[in-house]
Formats: sequence, structure tokens, C-alpha cells
Amino acid sequence: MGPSSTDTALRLAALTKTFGRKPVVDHIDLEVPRGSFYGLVGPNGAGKTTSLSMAVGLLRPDGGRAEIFGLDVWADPARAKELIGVLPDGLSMPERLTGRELLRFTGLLRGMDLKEVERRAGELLTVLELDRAERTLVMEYSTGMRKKIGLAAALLHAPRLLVLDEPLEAVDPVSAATIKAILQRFVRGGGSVVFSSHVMAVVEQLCDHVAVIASGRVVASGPLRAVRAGRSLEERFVSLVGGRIPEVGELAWLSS
Ligand SMILES: Nc1ncnc2c1ncn2[C@@H]1O[C@H](COP(=O)(O)OP(=O)(O)OP(=O)(O)O)[C@@H](O)[C@H]1O
Repeated sequence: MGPSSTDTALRLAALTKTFGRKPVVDHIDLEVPRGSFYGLVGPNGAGKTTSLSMAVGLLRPDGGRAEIFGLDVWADPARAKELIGVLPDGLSMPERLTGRELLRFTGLLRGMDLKEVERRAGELLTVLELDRAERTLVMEYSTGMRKKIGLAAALLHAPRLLVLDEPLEAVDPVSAATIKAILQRFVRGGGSVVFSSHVMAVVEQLCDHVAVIASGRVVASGPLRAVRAGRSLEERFVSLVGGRIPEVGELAWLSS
């Protein structure tokens, strides 16, 4: 199947990964419709980063499949990766490059024309308000600036699908508004986005679809309204995933 013949941007089927004896991703099925803004939520350690890493060809699954617009990521990685822009977790980057050099490097690795790379890099640096930092080495960037330059690198080749691991974490509110606007415009222009987040309000604000992952399994997924089931996403999340509220008497030593 070619990229134009499917309405699914990303499909995970029985995707599985075990570290040691523990399956951290346990037969995950997920369907991200083309043109959707898809949020992935789940408690710490649920397996979100591991799933996304396998979905984009960064971590080899022990079982199952990942398809991008119908292309098997692990059978045809080069073609699949042309269609995606990725913001990985923890983002290891060439630290001794400036922001602009990083974008130039990314563009050339992607086989893009240098002039076009320079034009897009200039625009991305301006829109993301990184232009004053373009001569600064990445190693001197703040956490939020690293997210922004990572996002710029993910957008540079105008992908069809963005896969972003916590893109708004550690980003200040002004930059967050810029990033949200860029992502919304990307989706309006026909792109698809899947991202992980711990902030339910952000997911409710941006997403039309959501999946809740807990202990390596999908416990709910689909259109946001269906998953919320008449409640706030936070309430639904806590009821699906559980959670422990300290009881009266516990942590009593905290009271003065
Ligand atoms: N390379 C690895 N070796 C061993 N265990 C790992 C490895 N990578 C992840 N894990 C474990 O797999 C589980 C899932 O981790 P993962 O980072 O995918 O979760 P997450 O949902 O992204 O969590 P968070 O919300 O805290 O970022 C965790 O228990 C983690 O300790």
C-alpha cells in the first residue's frame, strides 16, 4: 500500500516490548486516523515513550507491527521515515552545533536542497523565537529551547505525520502557545499529530482522539468525547488508571 491509499496515519498492531522479564509494552493496538490530533496519556512508566520509539523506528519491537501510512516501519524504514517528523524523549542532539547548524545538518541528512533548508530554517527560528539563539550552541540551550529546536528539526522536511514525545514539557506558556498554534495549523493543513502528554487540559484543548495507556496496555482509546464519556479527561483518567489519595492520618508529620 502506498501513502495515499490509506486513511490511517499510524497503526500499531500487537506491538510488544519486554525489558528483562517485564513486558513494558504489552500487545498495544492503536489507530491514528489521517488528519487527527491524537493524544497519548498514561501514568509514569506506562510505556508511552517505548511505544512511540518503536512506532517511529528508533527501538526494535519484540513483536507486532508499526505502520506509517500503510508502510511497515521495520520492513521499509527509509520510506516510512520520509513521512514522519519525530521529537524523541530526552532528545540527544549534536550539542556542539548552533541551532541553525543543527537544522542545516538535519536538512542535508534528509537530502533536501540547501537553499530551501536555509529558507525554512530561518522561518522556523523566527516563528519559534529562536532567532536570537541561532548562534548559541545547543549545549547551552534551556530545556524548553531544546524542545523548540527539536520541533523545528522535526518540521523541516514538511512531514505528513508528527510524533512528539511530551512536546510541551518544560516549555514556557508563551512558547507553548506558539507550539500549539503551529501544530494546529499543521493539522488544519492536512497533517496528523500524535503526542504524549501528562497535561490533561492540553490534550482536551488540542486533541480529537486520545488513548489512555497503563502498564503497557491500551485501557481506552478513540474520539476524545467517547473516551471522556461525559466527564473531564482528568476524572476519566484517574478512574481508568486508579491512583492513591493519602488517607486521613497518613503523612500527619507534614502538618505543623
Ligand atoms: N532501555 C530500558 N531498559 C529497561 N527498562 C526500560 C528501558 N526503557 C524503559 N524501560 C522501562 O519501561 C517502562 C516504560 O517506560 P516508558 O519510558 O516507555 O514510560 P512512559 O509512559 O513514557 O513514562 P513517563 O510518563 O514517566 O515518561 C518503565 O518501567 C521503564 O523503567
